[in-house]
Amino acid sequence: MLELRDVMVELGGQQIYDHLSFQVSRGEFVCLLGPSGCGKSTSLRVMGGLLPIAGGSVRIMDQSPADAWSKLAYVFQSPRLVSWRNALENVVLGMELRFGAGSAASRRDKAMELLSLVGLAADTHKYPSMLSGGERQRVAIARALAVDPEIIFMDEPFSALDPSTRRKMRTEIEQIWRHTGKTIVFVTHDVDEALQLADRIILLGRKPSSVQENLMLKASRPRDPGAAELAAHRARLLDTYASDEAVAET
Ligand SMILES: Nc1ncnc2c1ncn2[C@@H]1O[C@H](COP(=O)(O)OP(=O)(O)OP(=O)(O)O)[C@@H](O)[C@H]1O
Repeated sequence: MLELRDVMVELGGQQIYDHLSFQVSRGEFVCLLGPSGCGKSTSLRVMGGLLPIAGGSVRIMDQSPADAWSKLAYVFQSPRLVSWRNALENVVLGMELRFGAGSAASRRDKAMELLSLVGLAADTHKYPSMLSGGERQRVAIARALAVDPEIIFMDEPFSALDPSTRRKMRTEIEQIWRHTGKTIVFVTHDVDEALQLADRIILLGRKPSSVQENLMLKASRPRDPGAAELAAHRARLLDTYASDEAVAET
């Protein structure tokens, strides 16, 4: 469904990738993991057609990213809500921007349904300033789902939240993914987050980066972080990843 082949990107006179290639299948939950600055967020911009590539190719369901834009949605680290619209209106706004004019009533119905799905049925009238960080991020997730994308790109969506909210949000996004069957590409630098969420972890090395490891996770869900299989993966990932972080810092 999504393929990067030998992608090269130049930013500020630097090569970010060394022929970056990977694929994502329909319905997969893929986590992109790697040291700071290795190009995880950049790869989401490339897949969304927001950044030109200097070489290689990107295909999304046999289309260029520019042609496939209506199949994509983003959730960023910061929820980027419109402060003067309440939760419901923020979700509706996502649909208005994507689909233009149409039935206002059906959009409100869909927004209500999605806000219920993310646990905000009782908070639809609240403005962003009246919502907690986790609730605001839930609105952003509902807004992404509202445009019925094929693929959702998530760029460290929980990293600004406190640890207990982050844990809760991970469980919720896993449930939402199972419920909706969407394809998710999720950027994180948190090994445990990737181990909890991913069908597959794509580990990038330091810049200019390429795929260092493609790790399939077969452990059943919901995952027990203490499971022996995960513990073995954690130890190895931390080993590879930590040594890359150390090199990146020198
Ligand atoms: N507009 C830009 N101009 C110049 N360099 C840039 C620009 N945007 C990103 N970079 C550089 O590209 C590299 C990759 O950045 P990117 O944000 O994709 O990394 P990342 O892996 O997501 O990092 P982090 O985990 O710290 O968020 C970094 O070295 C960054 O400084």
